[in-house]
Amino acid sequence: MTVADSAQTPKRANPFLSLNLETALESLGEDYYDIVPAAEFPQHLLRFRNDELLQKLGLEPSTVTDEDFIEAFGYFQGVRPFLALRYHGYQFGEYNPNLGDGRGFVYAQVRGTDGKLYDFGTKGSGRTPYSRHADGRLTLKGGVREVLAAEMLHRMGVRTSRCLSLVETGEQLWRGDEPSPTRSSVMIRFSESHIRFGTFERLHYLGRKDLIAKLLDWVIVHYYPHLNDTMPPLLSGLGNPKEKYARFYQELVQRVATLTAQWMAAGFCHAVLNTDNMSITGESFDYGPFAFIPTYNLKFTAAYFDYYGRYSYGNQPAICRWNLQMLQVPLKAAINEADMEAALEEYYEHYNREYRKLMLSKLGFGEEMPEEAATELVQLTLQLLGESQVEYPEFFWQLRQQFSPEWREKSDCIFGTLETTSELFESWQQAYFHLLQFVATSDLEQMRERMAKYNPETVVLRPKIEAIWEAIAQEDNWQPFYDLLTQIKA
Ligand SMILES: Nc1ncnc2c1ncn2[C@@H]1O[C@H](COP(=O)(O)OP(=O)(O)OP(=O)(O)O)[C@@H](O)[C@H]1O
Ligand SMILES: [Mg+2]
Repeated sequence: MTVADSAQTPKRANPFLSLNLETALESLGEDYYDIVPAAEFPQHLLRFRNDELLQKLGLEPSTVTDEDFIEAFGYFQGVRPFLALRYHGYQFGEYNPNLGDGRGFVYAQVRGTDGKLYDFGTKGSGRTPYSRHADGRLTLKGGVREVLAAEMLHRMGVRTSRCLSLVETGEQLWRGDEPSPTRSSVMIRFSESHIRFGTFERLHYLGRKDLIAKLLDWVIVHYYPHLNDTMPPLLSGLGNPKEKYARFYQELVQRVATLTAQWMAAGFCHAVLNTDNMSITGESFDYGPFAFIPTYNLKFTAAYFDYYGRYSYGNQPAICRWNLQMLQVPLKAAINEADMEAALEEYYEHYNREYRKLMLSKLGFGEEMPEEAATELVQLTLQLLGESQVEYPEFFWQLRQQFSPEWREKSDCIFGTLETTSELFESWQQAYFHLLQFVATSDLEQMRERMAKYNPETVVLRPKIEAIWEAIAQEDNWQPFYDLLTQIKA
């Protein structure tokens, strides 16, 4: 193309700027957010783009250029106002009314090709009325870590937000927990919702029952629409509208119990389960000091500032239940307390069922196994993992690798390559052998497939993330990061 030709070619529209945007949050009104500007950055280097997510937006990746990403998610050209959401939250058990989006906003809302509403949320996009003394920025290392956590969890079947892009922004940041100055970035998070438990907590704190009821109706319309489909409309005079709200809380309890079971089976420690980090849709998000456990240890704690292990790996089910209990306080404005208590009573039953199912899947077994024998195998597996301290992800990856139909015939060849002196190992082999007797020969291949789904070869343990970061920090070498992202998908 000649220069003259190109001058005549009209500029191609940025696909992000011509997406069909929704205005669901805006329709709630300004009681729930502040309109904020984005920061201007000295540099814009696209470090990560998530092409898999583009397909969810109905965009063909080859038609979206890096410049399109940078224009929308680095320079923050946008179409709708940017909304910094207002929320409070219990942080390490203490109520904090000084929260809200302090370094992020909702850039836009879109409908995915699956018909669901999604938010593009930013992290590191500048100061807002909620930044307090802080800079409104995200470190590059923090961005890299969040990309990796989300992709890893997604690979392991966890209901999680994901990162759409990460742009390095050329500033120097000072942090107590990273050698400083350290590099800066801005991330776009693709998530189901930006509404947190803390969004309701703030409205209760302000004594605004009316706004709680309005938000609850809004949440049901957008994230629990089937409840409206099956319940009579509020104004119809039919049925009891309270029942719909009670069902909402019951479903939220189940979603959170399921999510917690997914974290536990994946060996994931979120590390900061404050109520401002709990999504109203039951989706996992906000990956700060997270870690995947190296070995099975319920006391494992990921955040250096979690002095009492409140958010330790093994405390996650209990703390998520506590968070659900705290949410009852604002929700009392619209939901019968006894109904919420009854729903919460079922939390552990739901959690245990989901966790057992997932652990059996990691061991290769389906749901139809006899209850007692299956429970025994899961228990023994956890004991063996705890006692032997073999690497948690490595145990399941090797099990997947070594698995052989022969195991159904001879118990002592089951996982014979496992290096352990644990006295439990023989009992574990017996329990595995026993359960295998309930699997038809024709279903053995399915066991392999199940293990392939849940037991990935690569799990991003901390040393791996640190090595990736060293290559970036020392040599600006991004190849190990991209290689790791490819390995995660395997
Ligand atoms: N560098 C910062 N500048 C301004 N505010 C910040 C900064 N870091 C954290 N905050 C604010 O502190 C609170 C708790 O932070 P937390 O780390 O849980 O959330 P976040 O990581 O900033 O955002 P998200 O929950 O969306 O992932 C939030 O209100 C957040 O906006
Ligand atoms: Mg947060």
